[in-house]
Amino acid sequence: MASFEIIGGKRLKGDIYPQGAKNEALQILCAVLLTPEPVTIHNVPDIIDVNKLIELLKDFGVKVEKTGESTYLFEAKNVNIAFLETDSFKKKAAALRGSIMILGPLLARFGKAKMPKPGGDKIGRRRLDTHFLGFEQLGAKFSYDSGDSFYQIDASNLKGCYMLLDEASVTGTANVVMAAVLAKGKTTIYNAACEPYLQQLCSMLNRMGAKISGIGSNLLTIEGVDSLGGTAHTILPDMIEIGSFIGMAGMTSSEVTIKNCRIDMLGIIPTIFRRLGIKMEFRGDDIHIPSQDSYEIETFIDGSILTISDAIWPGFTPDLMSIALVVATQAKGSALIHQKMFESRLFFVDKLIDMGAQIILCDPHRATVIGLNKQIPLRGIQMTSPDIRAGVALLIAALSANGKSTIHNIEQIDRGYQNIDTRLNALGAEIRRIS
Ligand SMILES: CC(=O)N[C@H]1[C@@H](OP(=O)(O)OP(=O)(O)OC[C@H]2O[C@@H](n3ccc(=O)[nH]c3=O)[C@H](O)[C@@H]2O)O[C@H](CO)[C@@H](O)[C@@H]1O
Ligand SMILES: C=C(OP(=O)(O)O)C(=O)O
Repeated sequence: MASFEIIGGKRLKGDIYPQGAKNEALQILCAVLLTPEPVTIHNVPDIIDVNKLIELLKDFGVKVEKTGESTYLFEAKNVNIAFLETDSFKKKAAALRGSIMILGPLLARFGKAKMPKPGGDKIGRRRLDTHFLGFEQLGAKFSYDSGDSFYQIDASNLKGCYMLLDEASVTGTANVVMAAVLAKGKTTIYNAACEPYLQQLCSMLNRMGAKISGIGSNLLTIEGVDSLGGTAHTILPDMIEIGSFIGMAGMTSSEVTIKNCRIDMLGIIPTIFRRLGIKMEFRGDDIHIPSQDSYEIETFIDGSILTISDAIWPGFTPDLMSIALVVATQAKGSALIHQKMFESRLFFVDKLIDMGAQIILCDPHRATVIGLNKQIPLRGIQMTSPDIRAGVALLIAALSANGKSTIHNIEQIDRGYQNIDTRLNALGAEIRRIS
């Protein structure tokens, strides 16, 4: 288990480039299974989850060639579907959440697929009903073997239909869309998730020959086609990383410019950090955050305490709630952080409380933060990262804290943030990786 040792209290300065988006990459990589033709993907982040998925594709016989620093060429001409039956598949597919999205493409192209219970963060119950209910409506047969925790789906012929998704699940929508593009006839998906990741996936599929309309809305219409061809695709900058850097700059009183952000795709993210008091300036497609000795949380118009809650897109992404919470700890004012979508994502606040933050955990979903207005700095402690975003929130807290902090289990951070220590050290941070 590797750790970070952080000497906090330093102001950072300089430019930082966001990596390609983890959660988009996971969808896009799965989509290469939909065609025997070559697919080029640019801006692929070099992170544990993505690298594990690339390995899994190779295991299925997909030809993978790294043709540039962050560019890969994939060719799923000879897919070895028998790999599904191996112990190696069970082990590797269970190691990350994103692998679940190979189901839709395998079902569409080869008529069957299976999946062990997928990995990912332990942040509360993470059900998969949307995926399988969607496949069933397209005509697939679903079975679950509780003995070895395998989900199995089979279909010789998928048929388009109207469906109202059980919930607007991000990976669930991606899976059903990827199954429906090669189904016979028209599929209408209502209550579809519409995150930028999905917009990107649908646009890519259309370039491959799919016929998807309604992209960016919660009503997608898909006219099935017989086959898809190759394409090239560029992954967006990671909006969660961008939000994390905005929060980090505010919390550490640093002057940071986040380069090439695709601000048009960030939705409400900048607005939420502005409401927490962080000043920022859009300079073309860069976000410049000036050094701020203090920042003040807005109240609602009626004077009541600001509530920040997550919601499906275009609401505030749950993946930035831990960052918003940590930012609030050093603000002037108070905020209620209401994590609606996950059940166990707020428990990491114990560590922040140990560092000196004033937080009342009201229940598993809500925490009230009383900001310290940078009058009392957090103090460095030893802690363990419970999940990817809490891990980065703790890293930000440690960067702002007095003294030395140690964060254990940083594999959780590495699965989603590329060389985060090196990139932040280039801005003046002092983070040492201990393996
Ligand atoms: C690999 C990947 O892409 N992971 C992301 C994906 O996970 P994933 O696709 O697994 O998450 P889902 O969108 O399925 O659901 C997330 C949580 O929200 C709940 N829910 C969802 C929709 C809804 O209308 N109501 C509701 O309560 C679900 O029950 C679940 O607890 O989307 C999540 C939600 O943005 C992100 O946190 C994850 O980082
Ligand atoms: C929860 C996340 O990832 P995963 O779905 O892979 O667990 C995340 O990216 O914040």
